[in-house]
Amino acid sequence: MTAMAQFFKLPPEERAKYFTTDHSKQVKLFNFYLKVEGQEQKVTMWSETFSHLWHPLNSLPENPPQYGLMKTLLGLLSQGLGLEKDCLQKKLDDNPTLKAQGNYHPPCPDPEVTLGLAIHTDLNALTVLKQTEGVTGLQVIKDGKWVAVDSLPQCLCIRVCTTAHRAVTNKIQPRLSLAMFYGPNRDTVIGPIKDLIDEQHSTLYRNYKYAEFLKSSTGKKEQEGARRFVKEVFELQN
Ligand SMILES: O=C(O)CCC(=O)C(=O)O
Ligand SMILES: [Fe+2]
Repeated sequence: MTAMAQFFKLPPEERAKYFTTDHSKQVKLFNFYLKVEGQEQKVTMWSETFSHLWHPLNSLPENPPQYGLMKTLLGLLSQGLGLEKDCLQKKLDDNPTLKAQGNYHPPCPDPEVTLGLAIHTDLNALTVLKQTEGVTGLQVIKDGKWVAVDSLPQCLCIRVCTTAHRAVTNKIQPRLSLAMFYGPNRDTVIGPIKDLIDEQHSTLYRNYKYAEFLKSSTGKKEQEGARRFVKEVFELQN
């Protein structure tokens, strides 16, 4: 978090060395934008994003235990679903996609007319997010309403990828969020875990490769707010 905060304090010309619109790059500074229907120009979000890879879990030490956070979370999620503790970890273990993403939101003169990040769901499996302490910006939808996820001292926000969220700006304080994304590799087949399917819980989506999911999520037919809500593409017509 400290390194990312210092990165965004570098002079713009130094940060600009990393600026790219080529999303295949592994280290990149870029802007998210919104494509509004009927409007030619894209609307840039009130933020700058810096993204790079982080280290595979298998190569990290067992101690201190903070290194094992993702493993612990996947274990708890597996157990919560009534599965073996290592079930999700095993599914995601093979060369997972690991990305760190810093989103810097400068103070905004008119927060009502823009967003730090538009509504989306993440494209990975699990996200661990740290926000600048005391500066609220992240919001999730609860009961049809946007609710702020407060940034409490020493707290991390844990999200599963299907949670719709956005980031709002404020007039006074700059804000940084650091998201650690953990996802499958491009060839991993996404599909229901067999032990969770029964007569009451049937299969709703066809199996698909993670690469297919990424491709459909960046398709051209994007509409405002619709980007990244792509799982309908894989829905089974029963
Ligand atoms: O700034 C935030 O809190 C949201 C970050 C986020 O959603 C993301 O990086 O995907
Ligand atoms: Fe996100």
